[in-house]
Amino acid sequence: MWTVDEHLADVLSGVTVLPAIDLQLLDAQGCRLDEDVVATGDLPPFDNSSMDGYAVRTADTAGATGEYPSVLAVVGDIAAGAGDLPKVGPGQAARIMTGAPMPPGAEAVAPVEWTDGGTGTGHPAEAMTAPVADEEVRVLRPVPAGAHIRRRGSDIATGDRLLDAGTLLGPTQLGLLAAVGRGSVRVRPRPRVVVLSTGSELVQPGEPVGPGQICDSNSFTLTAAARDAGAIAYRVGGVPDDAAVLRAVLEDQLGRADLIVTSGGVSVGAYDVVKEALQGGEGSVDFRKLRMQPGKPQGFGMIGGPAGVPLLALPGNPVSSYISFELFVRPVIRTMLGAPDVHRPVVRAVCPVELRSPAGRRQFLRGRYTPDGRVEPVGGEGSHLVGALARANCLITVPEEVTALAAGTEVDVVLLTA
Ligand SMILES: Nc1nc2c(c(=O)[nH]1)N[C@H]1C(S)=C(S)[C@@H](COP(=O)(O)OP(=O)(O)OC[C@H]3O[C@@H](n4cnc5c(N)ncnc54)[C@H](O)[C@@H]3O)O[C@H]1N2
Ligand code: MOO
Repeated sequence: MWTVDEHLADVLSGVTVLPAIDLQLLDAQGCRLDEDVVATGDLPPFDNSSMDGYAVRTADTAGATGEYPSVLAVVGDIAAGAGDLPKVGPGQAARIMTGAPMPPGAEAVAPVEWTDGGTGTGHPAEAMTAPVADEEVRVLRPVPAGAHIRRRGSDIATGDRLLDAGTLLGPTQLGLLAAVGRGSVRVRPRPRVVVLSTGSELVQPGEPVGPGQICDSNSFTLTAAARDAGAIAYRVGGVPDDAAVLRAVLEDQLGRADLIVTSGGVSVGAYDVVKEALQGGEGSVDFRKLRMQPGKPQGFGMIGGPAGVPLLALPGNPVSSYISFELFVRPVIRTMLGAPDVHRPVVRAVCPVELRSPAGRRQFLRGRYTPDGRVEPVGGEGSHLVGALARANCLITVPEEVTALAAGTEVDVVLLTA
């Protein structure tokens, strides 16, 4: 029999981060950068206005008041995106919109509310209106030099290091890459994980359930868990207990997989098809028993030749397959991703009830952990208890050598939601 740690070490021994690829920005969401990103230009790329108003020369507005406004000739109208800019000379102003480039000669922007907006009333305007030919504008207060100008390079200067290799790309990092003109980036890709459940008793949820049949739930749990871990997961539900069919399905799936996960068919039953299909032959999947509960029977190996794809064959009981995923498959996905946190966090917590565990097996009980450092088991030990599993947010670990823990003992807790 293998210990949990020996099996995990064996599973991880050949796994490395996947080779980097270039992806379009939105395809790179959730991936980690595989390059340092350095700015090749300034941002903003040009001096521009942060307000809708008038670009002016400061000397022209010195001493301006509501009673004695500066009256300036409007020589142009600059919208955001304008390429042709009027020159602003003494006694002149240009209408300008937020984000539009500053015209030559102007030193500041008077927001429209500091002017009469060209209405000729001398009263503060509330908003820009349509431009009037040969317009004059009255500026009602002095405009300090540089007011309401967003300077070229004030956000990012050419040569700035923007993002380090290893950075996880979320919305704001992708926005930054777009802002500096990157259409694609070099990232560590998401592993492609094929999830396959076996069992002739399985029907797809939503289909009629006949005598002796049950709904395939493992392929949903495992596919969602693989996505949660950062993978692109493909669900192949309900392969019947027929070794030839299973081999054909695996052959078919190999081309799109960095990792294959199966559930069911690894025990000692007469129809344990995964074992039958993958034991011996050209594949080198090894079936073994682990000192743990649940999750005793496990398979692991490479299929599709020596440089093939790793395959983890998990037990069929729903709780067993999910816990096996968390302990063994998730770390493979996280390693392939190049993530710094390969394993789920483990914390200590006080359990107010007595716990029992079989000798020689590390037990993983479903539990509810609260941030005050307490944990309680939910449901019983049975590996079929999906109701309790869905209420759990952690696994309470009872070590191999321990058969009973008194109420109030501190235990290790694997957090599933962090
Ligand atoms: N004589 C023995 N019997 C069993 C042993 C043993 O050591 N000796 N080990 C038990 C343990 S522990 C486990 S775990 C299971 C593992 O069995 P398999 O991996 O072969 O899984 P199956 O027999 O195919 O299914 C077990 C159980 O889970 C249900 N199942 C399977 N797939 C799904 C699915 N996709 N969605 C929902 N439920 C699923 C299946 O109907 C069975 O009830 O073996 C024990 N037996
Ligand atoms: O190992 Mo089984 O996984 O105990 O139910």
